[in-house]
Amino acid sequence: MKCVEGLALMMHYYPECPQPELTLGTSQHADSDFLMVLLNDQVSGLQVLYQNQWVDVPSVPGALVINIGDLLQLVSNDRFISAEHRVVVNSCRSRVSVACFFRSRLSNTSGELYGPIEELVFEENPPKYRTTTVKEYVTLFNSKGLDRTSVLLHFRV
Ligand SMILES: O=C(O)CCC(=O)C(=O)O
Ligand SMILES: [Fe+2]
Repeated sequence: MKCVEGLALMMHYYPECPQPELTLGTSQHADSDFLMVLLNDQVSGLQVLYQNQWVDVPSVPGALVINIGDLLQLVSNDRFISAEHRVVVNSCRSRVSVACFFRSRLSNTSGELYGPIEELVFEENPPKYRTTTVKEYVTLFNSKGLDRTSVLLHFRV
């Protein structure tokens, strides 16, 4: 499916903040890719939204965090649900993380179409999303900004 041909790398530096309750490192969002692999240092800060509560993701030395992104939710027809997450800052320690986003290449001019995969769609479980291209999806994601609403809603049928 060429889902993971493209790799985007993002490196984050979150400086320590004397009043962490007044700010956020990264505000709430789900990633706009298929899968994200995250490496971070010993300083925790990543939180995942679980049953309407923010839960700390512990920082385990040598471990990688794997995040399901919106596009995997779309092609799996909600079999996999993307993780809403955010990053809080620390009052005395800075934090570094490296996020690797896997998705098809944005420069792919063939405009590969992605929609719920056939094997997961049947009469009692019809497609929940229309097809889209990664380019269309990411363009909408980037233009919308992190406003706490899911881009997936625009593709719901
Ligand atoms: O820094 C982190 O732990 C997460 C960063 C993140 O969510 C992102 O780059 O999309
Ligand atoms: Fe993210």
